[in-house]
Amino acid sequence: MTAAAPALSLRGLSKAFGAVQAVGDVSLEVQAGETLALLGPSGCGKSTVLRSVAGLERPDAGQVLVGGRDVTALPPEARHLGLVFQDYALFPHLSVLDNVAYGPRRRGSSRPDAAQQAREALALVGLSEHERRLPAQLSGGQQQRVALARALATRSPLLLLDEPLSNLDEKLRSELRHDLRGLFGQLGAGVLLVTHDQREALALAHRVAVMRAGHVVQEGAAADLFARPATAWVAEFLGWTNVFAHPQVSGQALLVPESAVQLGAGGELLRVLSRQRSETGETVTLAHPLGPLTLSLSPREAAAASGDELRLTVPSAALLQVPDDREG
Ligand SMILES: Nc1ncnc2c1ncn2[C@@H]1O[C@H](COP(=O)(O)OP(=O)(O)OP(=O)(O)O)[C@@H](O)[C@H]1O
Repeated sequence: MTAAAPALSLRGLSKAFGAVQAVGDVSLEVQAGETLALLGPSGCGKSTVLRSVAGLERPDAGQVLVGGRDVTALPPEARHLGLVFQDYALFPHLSVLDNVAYGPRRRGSSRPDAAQQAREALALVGLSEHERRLPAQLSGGQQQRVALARALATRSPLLLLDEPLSNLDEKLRSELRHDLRGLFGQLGAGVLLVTHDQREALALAHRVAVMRAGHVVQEGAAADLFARPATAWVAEFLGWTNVFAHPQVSGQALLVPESAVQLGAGGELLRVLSRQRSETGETVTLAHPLGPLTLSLSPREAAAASGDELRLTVPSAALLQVPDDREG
């Protein structure tokens, strides 16, 4: 591996299945030590990108470079990648240690060396004390950590994770999200993470690439992307509730950042369309000139704003104008 080479470079990757263009001309880079989340709705081509990097799909066009090495023509086993897929099939009859040591053994490490590499990987995921157990004697979250240790034991410059938390319940997911973030910070490897879960991407990744229908439609530092979606479709996909067709400019949309809305005195008097209690207070929808405007109110704000009408100001300077690409 060349010192300055990115952990992964994808150049012009394309892949069709019959008439379906699953991936069209995708180019991405993941630097060493960086986590990039590939985020998008079901069917947008995320897994096809990941599987092409892993060598499990053969792209129609484009190049895959891992640590500066062109692996496009290599079979999966020659790419030396760390993979964690949704169904993290562990060998049920092998101990945790042997499951993790299996990869290094297969690549020719001696038994003691493979065990050593496996122990280091298990220490990273916090499972050292369970190395003698069988997978069935672990919780779902612990099994997923074994799968992760197995990927780490490859010592690959690139880890590929496909929805690694999707089979876990919410509590475990949030625990592991936290653990993984710390873990990724300690690794020198690049991490490519595929997810359809916005929170997961925001929590785990330095950078996020949003995919739609086979293309990357926006890429950027995770927090920037969530704060400044480039289009109306991206905004809605990232969970923005107040996305309106521009009243004057056709083909454009206006995004209302909820943090910019000022409640109370001096504002415009708006009719309340609906109110609903939420975990954190209340969600109200108001008849705003742009369209139905939905806000989350804290219990204190909700108490101060009871009744059928509410005063608020949406400073026009805070509105974001973006192309409206929600159709098609
Ligand atoms: N082996 C295949 N044969 C035919 N079509 C496929 C195949 N694999 C994927 N596709 C199609 O390619 C498109 C992209 O699929 P892909 O699995 O990459 O999407 P995804 O974003 O990972 O979706 P999900 O989040 O549901 O896994 C979809 O339309 C899918 O139906």
